Amino acid sequence: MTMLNNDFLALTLANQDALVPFQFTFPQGDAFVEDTGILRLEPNVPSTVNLVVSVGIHGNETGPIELVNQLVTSILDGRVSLNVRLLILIGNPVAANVGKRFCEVNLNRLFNGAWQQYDGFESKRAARLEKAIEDFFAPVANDAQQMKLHYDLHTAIRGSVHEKFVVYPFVKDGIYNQEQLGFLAASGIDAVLLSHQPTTTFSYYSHAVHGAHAFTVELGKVFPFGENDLTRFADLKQSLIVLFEQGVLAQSEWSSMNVFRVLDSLIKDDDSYVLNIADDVRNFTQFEAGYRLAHSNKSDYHIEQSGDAIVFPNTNLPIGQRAGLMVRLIDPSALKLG
Ligand SMILES: O=C(O)CCC(=O)N[C@@H](CCC(=O)O)C(=O)O
Ligand SMILES: [Zn+2]
Repeated sequence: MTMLNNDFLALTLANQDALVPFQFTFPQGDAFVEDTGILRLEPNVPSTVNLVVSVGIHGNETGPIELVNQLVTSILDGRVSLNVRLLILIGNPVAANVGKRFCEVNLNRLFNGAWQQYDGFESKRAARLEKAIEDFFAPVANDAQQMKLHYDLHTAIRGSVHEKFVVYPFVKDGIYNQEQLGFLAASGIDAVLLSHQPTTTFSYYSHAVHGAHAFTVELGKVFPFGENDLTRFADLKQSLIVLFEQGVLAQSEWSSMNVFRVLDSLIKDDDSYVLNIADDVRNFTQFEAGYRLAHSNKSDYHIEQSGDAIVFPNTNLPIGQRAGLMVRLIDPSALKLG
């Protein structure tokens, strides 16, 4: 097997279910295609940075897939030099081929072992992706000098008041990493959501199981392949290139980002569950105290404090799943930083 035109995306989409592993060299090191959508790049020089970039965990979120594929091609062609260990993951090629968020089960609810409760290929894929990350971090697992990073790139179903934002997975000690916040600000991120509880998302898995600095990174709205304006990702592209080439996290003043605390997860608890919002309501839309935002035959949700806002509203999902996050703007100077 070979990779035509150094096009990892084309190879992945043409072999959506599986791929016999193979390896080759590129100008700065060795490349290992470990399975479909799983590419490990090991530079010839020693590095203390171990970076995972995942895209397409939701198959229809094509902008980040195109961005990262371009970067991979640039590395393999020798136009961008690579001096850090890098694992690239294209999460759900089967769903990407049919332009869907997922086929059977939402892949980004299956991590941290949650895949064990489901059948089907997305469950197998979650296990395979966890293993890819475990293998990648294994050589540096017990070395405190080694930095472990995972940026899981997505685009959102709705428009957003803050176009680019991250979900900072729940951190047990409540200490947030200043260097990561600075990197996110330099990458054009407008807002940060501090998770209030453990989840079964990919970024939470990397943080909780491997101690990585890990984030779900939302880069704008979903568009089909070929319809993304990649110039909108210019800041992130630039800071990733600096990280690839110099092993350095670009920095900007992070306190200019809007920092939100997650208050609650709205859970679809019944088929009768309704969100009282229009279809075009954007992420981070705020409500007045007392507004009846959600209800079902089993529950009612009223806004607690004026200004509380909704992110990821969606009721087109199975009972028991998250129908949105309620968030509240906080003063960034109140954060405990490490
Ligand atoms: O726009 C939406 O409703 C969903 C966009 C998306 O896929 N978001 C991620 C966030 C994961 C996290 O909370 O860390 C998801 O829902 O999986
Ligand atoms: Zn997504």
